[in-house]
Amino acid sequence: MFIKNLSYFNFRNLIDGNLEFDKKFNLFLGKNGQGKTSVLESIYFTITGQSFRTKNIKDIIKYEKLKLATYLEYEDKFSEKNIAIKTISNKKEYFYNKKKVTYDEYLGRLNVISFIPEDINLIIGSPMNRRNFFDYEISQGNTSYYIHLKNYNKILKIRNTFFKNKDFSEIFEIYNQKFFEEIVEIVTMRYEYIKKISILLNLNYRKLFDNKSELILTYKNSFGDITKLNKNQIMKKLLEYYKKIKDKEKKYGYSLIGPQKDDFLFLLNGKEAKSFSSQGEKKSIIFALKISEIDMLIKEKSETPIFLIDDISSYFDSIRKESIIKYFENREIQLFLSSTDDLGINSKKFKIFKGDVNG
Ligand SMILES: Nc1ncnc2c1ncn2[C@@H]1O[C@H](COP(=O)(O)OP(=O)(O)OP(=O)(O)O)[C@@H](O)[C@H]1O
Repeated sequence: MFIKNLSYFNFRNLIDGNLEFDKKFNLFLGKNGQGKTSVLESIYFTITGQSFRTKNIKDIIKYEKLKLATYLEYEDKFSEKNIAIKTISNKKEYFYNKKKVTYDEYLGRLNVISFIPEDINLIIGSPMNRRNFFDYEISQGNTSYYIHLKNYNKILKIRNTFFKNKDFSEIFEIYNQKFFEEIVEIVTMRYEYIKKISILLNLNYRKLFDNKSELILTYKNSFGDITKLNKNQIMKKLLEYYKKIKDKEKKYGYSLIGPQKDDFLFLLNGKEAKSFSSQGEKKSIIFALKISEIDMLIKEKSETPIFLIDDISSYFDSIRKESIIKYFENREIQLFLSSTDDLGINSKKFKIFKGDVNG
């Protein structure tokens, strides 16, 4: 899968225009603040409907403007297609092959993985960073996960309202049942995903950075270890745990159980990366994670995702940059890089965009 071109209107500091891309290597070169990240962000936004920098849609609309639009043409293994997003009064409208669609119909048509400096928060940040990240990544390859998560979040909200109103009638029990069912679905899918990606992560980390280390990603759910349990056994364990916290939930007035309480841990050679790994190791862990996401998506969807690397120079020295580019030469993945420095001899392989994005 690859992007042929992208048009944008009122996107951050970019001058409205259209960019034609190379099927494989694209490099945005320029000084700080020129708009390199904004181009990567506009690609990411058009594919996902989200920004990798902000939750607030207003931030990405050009200063003093009220709406923005982006349009992207791509080719998958079957044919040429296009997707577009328009914003109207801070609400997004999604289009697939020029027909208006819902967000659920839009998501996952084209897949993208990004690697940006802020990704370090996946290790050093709060559990919410990791949950949001894995929720999004699992959803990209598995629509059923996305639907269960959406249902769960609705039920969680309603359940918390019951707590607030101290209403523990029969209807609460009906919601409770649905609540537990959704938890079992979500934790099972999270567990399966983490089990698979942890193997790839270790392989990729060794291949790319250090073949003597062992990197493990583990899933810590809110009610205990579910390794090797089937759905019925997970439900049993969940209900046992619920019995213990039932009164506490009523006392505190909100849900103390469920996927919103989970976390994911990176263990490098048996030690938690958050507290023990160096900055360089943390960056390498995240990079290996992103490569593993690509491998997972290819397995699940048999299509290659687009890969974006923002500010590659701030992450890696020239030797690592060299080995990363070599790695991508042997893979059929369209790559978009931004950098303040020339990539030396490797620059020749890239279609270079230099200052042509913001004049
Ligand atoms: N909504 C917006 N409208 C117009 N300009 C914006 C908007 N948001 C940010 N900017 C401007 O865009 C510039 C940032 O662009 P961007 O982050 O893409 O630069 P960059 O080339 O990636 O820089 P760096 O190398 O420092 O990361 C800043 O000068 C900022 O003031």
